[in-house]
Amino acid sequence: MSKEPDRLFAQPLEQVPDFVFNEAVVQVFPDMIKRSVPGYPTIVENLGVLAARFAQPNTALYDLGASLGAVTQALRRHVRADGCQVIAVDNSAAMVERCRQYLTAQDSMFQELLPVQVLEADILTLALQPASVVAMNFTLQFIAPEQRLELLGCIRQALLPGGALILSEKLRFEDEEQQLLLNELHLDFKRANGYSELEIAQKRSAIEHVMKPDTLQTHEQRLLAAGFSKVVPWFQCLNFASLIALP
Ligand SMILES: Nc1ncnc2c1ncn2[C@@H]1O[C@H](C[S@+](CC[C@H]([NH3+])C(=O)[O-])CC(=O)[O-])[C@@H](O)[C@H]1O
Ligand SMILES: O=C(O)C(=O)Cc1ccccc1
Repeated sequence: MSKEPDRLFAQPLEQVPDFVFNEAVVQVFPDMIKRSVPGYPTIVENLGVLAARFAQPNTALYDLGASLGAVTQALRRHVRADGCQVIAVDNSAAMVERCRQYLTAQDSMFQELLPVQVLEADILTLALQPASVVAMNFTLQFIAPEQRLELLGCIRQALLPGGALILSEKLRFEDEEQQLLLNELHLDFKRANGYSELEIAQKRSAIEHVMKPDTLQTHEQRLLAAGFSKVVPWFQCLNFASLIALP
């Protein structure tokens, strides 16, 4: 299981292709996400702690857009409720293959972890079992905007009373000055983590058509429209935030 430094955009590309979660990204993903998303390690670790409060016996805990299963691993470490199963879902074959390897490694290192199933599937067409926890850690932003409300509605229907959706996203801001400042500070975060101006610019071109952040207000209104009763932001670092949505 190679964990290489992210140099994917270090060399000048004649044309920057749209970002895809392929084998090349899988190889560098842990390094890429840590150096690109301020607060990521804090969010992942605390997602396990938060989930433990909402998890109920004999229910499913979903990690939608699981990538390499960082959130799944945190759920398995922190949740103690009897009879729960973690279901990690991703539609990238390369991610799913490596995710399964990481989880097998976790099994060999810890005892009494929750059972886990890793599905290679599109979260837009997956039928969800009754769930007490659904985590979407930086996944909704990759779903086409016009499909986001319907997906959240399906998640709301699957959530049991007392459960929660935990949704982490990059945010955009209506206020121009706030958008400019937080964007600049995010670029400073990337520079401080060793990314060059070229890497930053090429990555931006790669994700601009595939990753479409919403404002906090859009998230809140859409979650309420999807049938959630309450939205509680619990974390923000620069332009990255995480919300708890209660059914
Ligand atoms: N329709 C879809 N169906 C299933 N998976 C999808 C879909 N669209 C995108 N994905 C998957 O969603 C993941 C988004 S990364 C999540 C990080 C992880 N949660 C983490 O906490 O480490 C976020 C990022 O890279 O910024 C990728 O693995 C995609 O294949
Ligand atoms: O790199 C960025 O600018 C991001 O906003 C986050 C990100 C992290 C990993 C893959 C794609 C996007």
